[in-house]
Amino acid sequence: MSLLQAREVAKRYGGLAALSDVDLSVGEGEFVAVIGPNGAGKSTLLNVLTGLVLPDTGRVLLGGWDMTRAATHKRVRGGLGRTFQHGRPFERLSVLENVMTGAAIQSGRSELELRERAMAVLDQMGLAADAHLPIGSLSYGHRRMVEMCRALACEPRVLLLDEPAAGLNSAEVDQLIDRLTDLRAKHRIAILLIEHNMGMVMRLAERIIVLNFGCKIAEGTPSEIQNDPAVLSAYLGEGYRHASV
Ligand SMILES: Nc1ncnc2c1ncn2[C@@H]1O[C@H](COP(=O)(O)OP(=O)(O)OP(=O)(O)O)[C@@H](O)[C@H]1O
Repeated sequence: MSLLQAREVAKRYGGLAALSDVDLSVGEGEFVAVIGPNGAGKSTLLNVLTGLVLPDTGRVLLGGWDMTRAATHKRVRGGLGRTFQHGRPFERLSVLENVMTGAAIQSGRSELELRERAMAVLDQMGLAADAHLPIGSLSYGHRRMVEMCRALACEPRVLLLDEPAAGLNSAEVDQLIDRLTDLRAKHRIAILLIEHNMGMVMRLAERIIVLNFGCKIAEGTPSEIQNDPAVLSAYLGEGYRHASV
């Protein structure tokens, strides 16, 4: 059954169709990636799902709840977590305090409970040793992992990741892949990933949706996508098929 759904979502900016009747579905525990060239509409789709952008037409649903016009914080409380391409942590707070702000979105918790929840997430993501460091002292790659912890502390049913590998070196990307693999093995959390790092997408995604000029041009398993002529021509390039076999 579908947990997160977009149905015929369309969004225009003046004469530009950023999204044209796009359908998307993420099942319980499923790992889905959205790929496509710059300007294809990936971030717009994510913003429609999280409520930062309202669609002109179409609907978005979470577990059957029509949240198309719902405020972002209600979606988060309903189980939608996200990270941002350019996340902005609270610079004056420690790593732990930053993650606690995520846990605080679910109301009615004491400070002790927030702290315990945040520590559990940091531990799970291998960052417990950094808990009391000021966030400003961390490397860029570490900061991005903390942002993911903050999203996880909201206890999402679906986690939306906006280009989590951008700016990471290859060792950090490998570490990120390991952490996400581990996270799913232990918690079966559903993940929707937007990413340009094709190595990461092909290793993690069970299903891939390809956007181009706001339209869905393909959907399938990683091997189907890597051999789809429309995807090779619009995004991956003919060389990709040969490089990846
Ligand atoms: N607020 C806005 N006002 C006007 N045009 C916008 C706005 N937001 C996005 N667009 C346009 O909509 C189209 C889709 O943009 P979007 O950011 O969703 O693409 P993307 O696939 O996420 O690209 P990238 O991979 O570069 O992040 C682009 O042509 C973009 O310039």
